[in-house]
Amino acid sequence: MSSVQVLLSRVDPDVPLPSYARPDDAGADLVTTRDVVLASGERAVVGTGVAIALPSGYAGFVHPRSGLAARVGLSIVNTPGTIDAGYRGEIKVCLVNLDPAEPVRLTRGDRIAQLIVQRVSRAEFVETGELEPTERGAGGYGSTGGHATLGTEN
Ligand SMILES: O=c1ccn([C@H]2C[C@H](O)[C@@H](COP(=O)(O)OP(=O)(O)OP(=O)(O)O)O2)c(=O)[nH]1
Ligand SMILES: [Mg+2]
Repeated sequence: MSSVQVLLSRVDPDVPLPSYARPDDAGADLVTTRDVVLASGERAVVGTGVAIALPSGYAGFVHPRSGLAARVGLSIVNTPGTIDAGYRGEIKVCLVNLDPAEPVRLTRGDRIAQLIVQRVSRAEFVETGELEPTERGAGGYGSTGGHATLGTEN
């Protein structure tokens, strides 16, 4: 896998740096700098203790961790969060407890999200009267079928 050097500054010197758990992992785990208890449906912005300087042409995307999502319902409100190359503040994560009943307890230093660094392009938007036709056309939002239904009856 290719890699890119990213300068990093610790806002909180006592928490671990973002790290990849396994070779070839796409996401580097981020930790919370504070203890937090989220009631069902509650959200909270937590710090990760790090600020980074991504090179121009890259962006960071803050994704949830699947294990926490499946086990306790922890997600991120604005998933994936976007870290712009020009951003120099602390990376923060807007966590949300999606469990319908139980609170989620997190302790300072827990890995709560993962940062994926990707190359990105800016679009040069060119206005035109008509867009070239395609097979999909304007079909979307389930136009190809296979979507679930509401309710408990089959
Ligand atoms: O999960 C996130 C999302 C964003 N940011 C930081 C980095 C990003 O570069 C900046 C702005 O994010 P975004 O553009 O998503 O937020 P906005 O509401 O549009 O704010 P702004 O008006 O500052 O762009 O906030 C985070 O630390 N964590
Ligand atoms: Mg913005």
